[in-house]
Amino acid sequence: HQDLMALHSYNPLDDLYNHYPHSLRNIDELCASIVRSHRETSQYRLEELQALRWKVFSREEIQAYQSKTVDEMWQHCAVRLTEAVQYVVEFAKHIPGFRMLSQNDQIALLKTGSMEVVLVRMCRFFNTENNTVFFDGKFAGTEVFKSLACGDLIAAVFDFAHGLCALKLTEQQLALFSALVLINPDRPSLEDRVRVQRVHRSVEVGLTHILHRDNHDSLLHKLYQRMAVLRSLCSLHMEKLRWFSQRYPLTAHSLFPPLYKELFASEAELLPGAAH
Ligand SMILES: CNS(=O)(=O)c1ccc(CNC(=O)c2cnc(OC)c3c2cnn3-c2ccc(F)cc2)cc1
Repeated sequence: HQDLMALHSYNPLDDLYNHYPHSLRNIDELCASIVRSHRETSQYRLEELQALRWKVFSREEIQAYQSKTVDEMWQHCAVRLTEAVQYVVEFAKHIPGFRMLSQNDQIALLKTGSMEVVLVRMCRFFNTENNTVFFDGKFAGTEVFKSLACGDLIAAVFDFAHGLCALKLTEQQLALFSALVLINPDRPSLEDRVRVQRVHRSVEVGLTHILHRDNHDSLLHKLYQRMAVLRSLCSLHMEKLRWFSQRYPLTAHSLFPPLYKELFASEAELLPGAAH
């Protein structure tokens, strides 16, 4: 009974106050810095994406995408994905506590988490009314990605974006959820798991605080369920990348952006001299 009481009396805010006595005296400051960083590292404002919502590709433009070869389309998407990941790396750097982690732990979190945050952010630029996603300046349906020969991955990506859109997250909720997804203490090969746990918990307190303030406590549980789907999506992406690199080794090894290889190619495939 004593232990239960201890558990009940545990207030994650204590943890936050104990470990960040000076810089983050209140949770609002933590939330504000994460939301600011999210805004500053999104290439488009919500209003801009809303205004472009009905700008879809013409039949000719769709034809042009579909007549690209598999490796041309993969290369094109790898560039887009790497661009999106670079903004996520910037986002991570401004999460209080992330920079305090060791270089290796920062890279370990980004290696597995950056793709997940790209997918989470997709709900900002997904139109659930016509199942299109903002890509290359217009809104594209799954048929635009046909020449990737990854129909199941793209369908799963669209399904995930659709499902997350349905939760109607605010920018603030999306910012905190993105930080929570990134700062995951269960990632493999972390040196200082306890420290990652501490930062994770402070972000969790922030998200809980925001959801409580928005009178939307039930959302936290749903968001945790979504995180499980994210992991399967990322392993599907890795599986497709392995298939692609075997079939088009030259493209994968010499034409993909270095950051893409750094983050997504498994150690084995990384060229010996790959920049670290
Ligand atoms: C997030 N910031 S933002 O301002 O809202 C913003 C919004 C949109 C865009 C431009 N669209 C994209 O970058 C984009 C669109 N659709 C994709 O997939 C359907 C993308 C994109 C980037 N990677 N992937 C991708 C993800 C997973 C995967 F397995 C394969 C590709 C840029 C920036």
